[in-house]
Amino acid sequence: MITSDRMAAVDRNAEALCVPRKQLMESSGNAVARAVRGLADAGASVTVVAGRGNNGGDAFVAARFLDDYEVSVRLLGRPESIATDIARENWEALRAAECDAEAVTDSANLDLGDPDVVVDAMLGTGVTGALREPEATAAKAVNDLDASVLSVDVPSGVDADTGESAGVAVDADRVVTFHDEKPGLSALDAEVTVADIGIPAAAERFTGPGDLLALDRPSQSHKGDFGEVLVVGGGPYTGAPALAAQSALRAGADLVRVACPEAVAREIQGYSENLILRPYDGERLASEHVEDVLSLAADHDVAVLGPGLGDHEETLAAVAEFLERYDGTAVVDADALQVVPEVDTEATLLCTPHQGELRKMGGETDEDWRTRADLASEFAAELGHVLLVKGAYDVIAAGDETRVNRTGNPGMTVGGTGDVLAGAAGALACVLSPFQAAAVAAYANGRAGDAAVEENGYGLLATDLIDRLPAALRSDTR
Ligand SMILES: NC(=O)C1=CN([C@@H]2O[C@H](COP(=O)(O)OP(=O)(O)OC[C@H]3O[C@@H](n4cnc5c(N)ncnc54)[C@H](O)[C@@H]3O)[C@@H](O)[C@H]2O)[C@H](O)CC1
Ligand SMILES: [K+]
Repeated sequence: MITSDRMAAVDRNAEALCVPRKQLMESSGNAVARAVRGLADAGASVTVVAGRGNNGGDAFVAARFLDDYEVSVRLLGRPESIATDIARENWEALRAAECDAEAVTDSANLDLGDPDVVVDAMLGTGVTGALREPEATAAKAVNDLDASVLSVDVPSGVDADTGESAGVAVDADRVVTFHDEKPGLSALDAEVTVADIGIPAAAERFTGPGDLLALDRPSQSHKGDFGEVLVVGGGPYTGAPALAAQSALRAGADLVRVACPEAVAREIQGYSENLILRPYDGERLASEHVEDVLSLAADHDVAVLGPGLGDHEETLAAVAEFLERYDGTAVVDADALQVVPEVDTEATLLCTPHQGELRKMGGETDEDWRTRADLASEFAAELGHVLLVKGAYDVIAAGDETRVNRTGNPGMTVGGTGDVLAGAAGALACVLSPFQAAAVAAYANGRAGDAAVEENGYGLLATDLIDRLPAALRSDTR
């Protein structure tokens, strides 16, 4: 099963893997034509009712493949209003070949004839809300025909994710959907087939620019919409929590605070005026601070636990106590990771070990990334948490999903890049699921590193990544 949002992400990832959408449209249209052949013999009459989006584009391709049928294509709206270049090019291909392809600009003039088959390609996954005109009238006209109704991807007017329709919808006999089943189609009273349209498995397995689409911000946004992060770090080290906190800001969090020992608070503050410090007594995290840190964490969307905390016995005991009592979402990194397998927690954890830390947690690793992915997946299921195992290929694993990230370069073995990743994951976990946040953080962190090396060559600093995170998180850049 795949949701519309994930489908859009995978589609974009496929494009980045050199399989452009127009090529997918060609396969989709071909699959629709094949389904028409299954419904009626050559020579039968077929009316295609097409909308102005890519759903219509699929049907224009199908019409081209049905030369041996009597095909009429009716476009709802003006050709200039076709929403994408690829759909328009396929419309123009029909016109250039002098097919019976006409635009209908007034739904009062819509005459679908009396075809054997009607192809419903008005709207697919791009639908929002109830069908507007002229689609609503056209949907009723389709339902009134005696023809077999074949819907492209999803019956027009039906939400592919929920199966619901906000108003009138096409009553399909058959649906040809693409790539994978859609949650909203299973409850329909129609025969659904899934067509393989040549999206490479890599478009799902590897992170890509499509994964960033989930971050697109609505124009009406308010302070706090993108989350507040608490970094719990510092003590023996001061740079790590400062890097994680600044990274969380650059990854889009609205507010980031750092809970740290009083002894190092001024030093951490000294790295940046953008940081807000919440110091507790002493030189390192210990049991007596857990109560206060817990109540502070409760006021944040996500905690990032670990950067620079060190591995003093007292600190690790405090980390364990924190996790046992915390029920929110936390990114766990560095020395705090070793505690995770021993604690019983209600919290949702995103653990970000490198391979050494993974072994310390009791997990296994392997030279081959495929084997590593399988091992990480098993271990994530065992832990009941999300794992981001860092390496040349990062593996992101939850119990039921695994993804692999290939961005990044050898320059990123420098100290501090892990803190940057943990901070970014914390910010992203405010707005995405922990699995998705881990995938996007790994992708963007590596992409930032790649951009830095491209500009300056090796000799990368962790701070170089932070500065490049905003650009690396933009979905509209390559
Ligand atoms: N990998 C893939 O998933 C592929 C999918 N293909 C096909 O593309 C469509 C989705 O195309 P898209 O252009 O995003 O959207 P639609 O064609 O569904 O419609 C967009 C169009 O409709 C207008 N609109 C939105 N809501 C309404 C409404 N309630 N009433 C009227 N009009 C509405 C909106 O303004 C847009 O202009 C997918 O389903 C597949 O069929 C690709 O061909 C191959 C890869
Ligand atoms: K449709």
